[in-house]
Amino acid sequence: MSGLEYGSTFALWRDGSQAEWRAFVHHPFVEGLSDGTLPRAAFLHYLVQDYVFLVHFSRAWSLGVVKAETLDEMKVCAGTVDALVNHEMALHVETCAAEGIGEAALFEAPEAFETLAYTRYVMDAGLQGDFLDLMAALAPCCFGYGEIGARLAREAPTDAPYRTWIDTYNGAAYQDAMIRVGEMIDAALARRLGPEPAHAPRWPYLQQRFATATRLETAFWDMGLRGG
Ligand SMILES: Cc1ncc(CN)c(N)n1
Repeated sequence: MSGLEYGSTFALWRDGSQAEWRAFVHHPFVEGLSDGTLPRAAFLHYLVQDYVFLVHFSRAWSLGVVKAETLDEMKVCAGTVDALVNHEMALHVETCAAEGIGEAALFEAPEAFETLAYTRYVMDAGLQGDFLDLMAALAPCCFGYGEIGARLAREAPTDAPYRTWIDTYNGAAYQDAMIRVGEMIDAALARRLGPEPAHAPRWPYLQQRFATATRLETAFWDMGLRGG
């Protein structure tokens, strides 16, 4: 993927963190999802932690509503909270229910350090910084899974054991929402930093936030693999 599907800001951030990005989107956990070799225990361990992750991630997107400066920013942030809480997390609830893990148990699951580190890093980016800091920290999560879902949908066999996961992130609901997030982030940067945001003094700090969040994504996959 060129990256432009999700806007020009994401394409620049991704180009500025190439090594980190590759380690994230081509992680052995991802390749195991693709060819089906990922142990089921690792997948379930990851999925339970990912449910906890999404709870806190929804809080971070809610902070986006608080920090927004335009109605469009508010709408996209509020819409993303809805998509996370009422749609993406259904994948986790349904898959875990089939394995005998109920939603109450998911909500109460002890948090792995990697989950804690990643989600609180993102929250802190939004609390300490402004809307752009928050978006730079949220972006790898959004667009990384979009990119992974689209690639795995092409590469994985149709009867791959993790097809439901792949189809969730390649599905129109997720992909369209991420395109909308990408457009909103482009507009947010133009509004605050002008027409050439990459030349603004703040740019290296935003790039740094993006790179850190991308490394935290890789650590999250590592944690998943250890659970197998
Ligand atoms: C860790 C992580 N990163 C991203 C996503 C996609 N929302 C997710 N579910 N989990």
